[in-house]
Amino acid sequence: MLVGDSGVGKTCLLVRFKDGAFLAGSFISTVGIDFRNKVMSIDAMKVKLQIWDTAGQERFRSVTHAYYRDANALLLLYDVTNKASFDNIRAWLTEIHEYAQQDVVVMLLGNKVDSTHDRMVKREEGEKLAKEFGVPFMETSAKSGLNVELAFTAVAKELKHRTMKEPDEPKFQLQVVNNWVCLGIMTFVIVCINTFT
Ligand SMILES: Nc1nc2c(ncn2[C@@H]2O[C@H](COP(=O)(O)OP(=O)(O)OP(=O)(O)O)[C@@H](O)[C@H]2O)c(=O)[nH]1
Repeated sequence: MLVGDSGVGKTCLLVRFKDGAFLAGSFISTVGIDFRNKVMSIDAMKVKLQIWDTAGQERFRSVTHAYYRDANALLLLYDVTNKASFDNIRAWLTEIHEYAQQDVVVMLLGNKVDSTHDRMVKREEGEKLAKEFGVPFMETSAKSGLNVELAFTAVAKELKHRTMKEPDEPKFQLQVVNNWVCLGIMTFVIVCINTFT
């Protein structure tokens, strides 16, 4: 799921990743939520990503909240030419903490790095914030395509890794433990019955 303030470039980033193009011209704000699928190859395996593009505008916040809990990964964007969008990242992280799954994959992206003259947020500031919250960080440009494929691939790899991972405890071991617990309880009950009758 793509999240972040309105105008940071969520839709453009998704279009760049999906179609390899840049949506130049007038800015059409997303209404509510939208999604696109993309199949990509990760370590010779086909992985289908369903990517949800959310509206950054405050008035749609209640709509997007409902989608957080089903998200496996969140790409949290700010615009490097818009300091307020960077300052709001802490609030977004609080929201993620409140509504998303505890183990959700989060990646912080500073978008629009092609606009070098208008830059208001230094790369180091993004890195520092990401380090503070223990999330990976990249600077991207939906316009030039810089790091777009790389960001989505990194998240897809992490999700594939998590999906393929064996559970820590094999199920049969848990069952053996449960059987021993049951046997213990039954023995205790029988001893009690014999003692009191
Ligand atoms: N220079 C530059 N402009 C960009 C980039 N990404 C997006 N934009 C521009 O920023 C504006 C907003 O982009 P969107 O992708 O619609 O923003 P959004 O985050 O989806 O906005 P909401 O739908 O309102 O949440 C548009 O005018 C885009 O052309 C980028 O990487 N570089």
